Amino acid sequence: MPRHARTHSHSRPNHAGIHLLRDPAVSARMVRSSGAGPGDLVVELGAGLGALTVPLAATGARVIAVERDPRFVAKLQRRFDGVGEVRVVEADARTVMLPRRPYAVVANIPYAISTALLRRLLDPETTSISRADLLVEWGFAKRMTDPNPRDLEVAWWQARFELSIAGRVRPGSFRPAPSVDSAHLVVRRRTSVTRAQTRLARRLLQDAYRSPRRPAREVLGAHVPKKRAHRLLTSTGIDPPAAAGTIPVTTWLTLAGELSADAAGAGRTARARGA
Ligand SMILES: C[S@@+](CC[C@H](N)C(=O)[O-])C[C@H]1O[C@@H](n2cnc3c(N)ncnc32)[C@H](O)[C@@H]1O
Repeated sequence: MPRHARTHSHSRPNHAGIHLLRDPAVSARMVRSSGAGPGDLVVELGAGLGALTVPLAATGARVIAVERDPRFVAKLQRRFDGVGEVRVVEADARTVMLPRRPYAVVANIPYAISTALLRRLLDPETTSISRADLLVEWGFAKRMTDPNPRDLEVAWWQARFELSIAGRVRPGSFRPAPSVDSAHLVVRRRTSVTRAQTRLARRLLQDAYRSPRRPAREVLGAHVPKKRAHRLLTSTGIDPPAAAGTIPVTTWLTLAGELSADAAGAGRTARARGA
C-alpha cells in the first residue's frame, strides 16, 4: 500500500500525505546536504508546521515555504512573522509559480504527488532548479535512481540531473508514521553537460526507449556512420549488438557527448575550408 494512503497509527486515509518530520537529525541532514546559505533561494514544497523551514531559514538562505492547507499556513505565518528570510505562500505545489533565477528545493513532499512534482521541477529543458533534497517513498527513490529506468521520462531527468539516495529514513521519524520506509533523494544538476549534448541525449534516449530490443549499433547508427557507431560503442564498453534498452542513461549521455564533439569538429572543419 502506498505510503500516503494509510499510516500505522491512523486507520483513516491520509490523502494530504501529512507525515510531519519529528526527527531534527533528519531535517539537519537534509539542510546540510542542500548546501543552502546566504544568497541562495530555496523553495520548500509542503512546509507543514516548519520542521524544515526553521533550519533552512537559519542558514541565511531566502526561503519560499509553500503550503496548501490553510491551517498550516496560518501557523507558519505566525511562526515566521518578522523573519525576513521566509515567505509563506498558500498555494498548491503542483501549480505554484517557480522562480526564474537558480533555486534549490528542500522538502518532505506529499508522496502522492511525487511524480507530478518531479515532472514540474525537472522536465522543462529551461528549468532553473539547480538541486533538490527530497524525502520520498523508498520504492519511489529506487525507481528514480535506477541506472536503467523503466520510463523515458525518468531517463530524461537523469540525463540532466544526477539522482542518488543519501539515506534511508525510518517511519518513526514522522508523525503520523507512514507504513513504509522513506529515502532522502538527492538531485543535482549535471553542470558539465552542454545544451547540444542534452538535445542529442534526448534523441538517443527517445530512439532507445521506442525500440528497446533494437541493437545499440542501429540506434546509434541512425546518427553517425556505422563504423563510427561501432567504434564509439566498443570504446564505451558496450557490445554493439546489445539491446538498446539495456544501456544505462549515463552511457547514452557519454555517447551524446561524443556525437556533439563530432558535430563541433565538423563545423570547425567546414568553417576552416570556407575561410
Ligand atoms: C509530508 S508533510 C511534510 C510537512 C513538513 N514539511 C514536515 O516535514 O514536517 C506534506 C505537507 O504537504 C502539504 N501538502 C499536501 N498536498 C499539497 C499540495 N498539493 N501543495 C502544497 N502542499 C501540500 C500537507 O498539508 C503537508 O503539510
